[in-house]
Amino acid sequence: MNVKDVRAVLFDLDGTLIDTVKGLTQLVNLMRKDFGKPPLSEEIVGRYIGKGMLVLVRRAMTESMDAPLDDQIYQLAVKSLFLHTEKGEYDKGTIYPGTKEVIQSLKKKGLKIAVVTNKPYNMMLEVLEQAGIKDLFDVIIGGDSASSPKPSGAPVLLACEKLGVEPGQAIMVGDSGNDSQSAKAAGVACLLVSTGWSEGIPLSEIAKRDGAEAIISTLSEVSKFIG
Ligand SMILES: O=C(O)COP(=O)(O)O
Repeated sequence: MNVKDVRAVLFDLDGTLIDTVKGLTQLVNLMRKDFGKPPLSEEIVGRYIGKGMLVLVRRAMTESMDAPLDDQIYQLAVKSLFLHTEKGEYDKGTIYPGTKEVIQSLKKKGLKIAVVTNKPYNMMLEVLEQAGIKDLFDVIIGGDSASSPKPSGAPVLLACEKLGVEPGQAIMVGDSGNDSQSAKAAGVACLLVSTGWSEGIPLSEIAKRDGAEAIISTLSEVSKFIG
């Protein structure tokens, strides 16, 4: 990749900009309580994060990555999770150290900045606002903003279109295979950061599979890859 040509950086949210596992675990456990189920640990819920809230509901109810769930129970569980979310009964997350500074320094270099998350749009706004970074982004794409969420290429392509850059001029930064697969499908380069969760799959495996540029341990390293 010719990093000198990068004009936009697209960031994933959960596990990349903000540590949100505490709040998501709280919501999952409030939902499970409504069904008389015992709480799950943050470690378990962390593995279930990545494909958006609807998949999180199914995984948390079945305690499995891909087991099916009876449709009637699924509908009730979705209702329960969204009710607790609307009531704001969750911790809004902790911004990773250096996140704001990295974004500000990229902006100073003239780069456009976007969030491309699988979190529902409204929930994402609350989380970004609480972290004090909402106004730093030129474009904000939620899990319900494009025709389909990550790992489809649609949200990454939509971000590029809204930013007015070609996919070859953008780089995605994320913590899971959903980010790298979405970037790859859209023709966008990708960096993987190891602060988050990757559905229990080692990042090295994901990076190899999707041809990611590199695995970085903190967001501060992003600048090294931009000319
Ligand atoms: O809500 C999720 O499951 C993941 O959200 P993310 O795309 O910001 O990682």
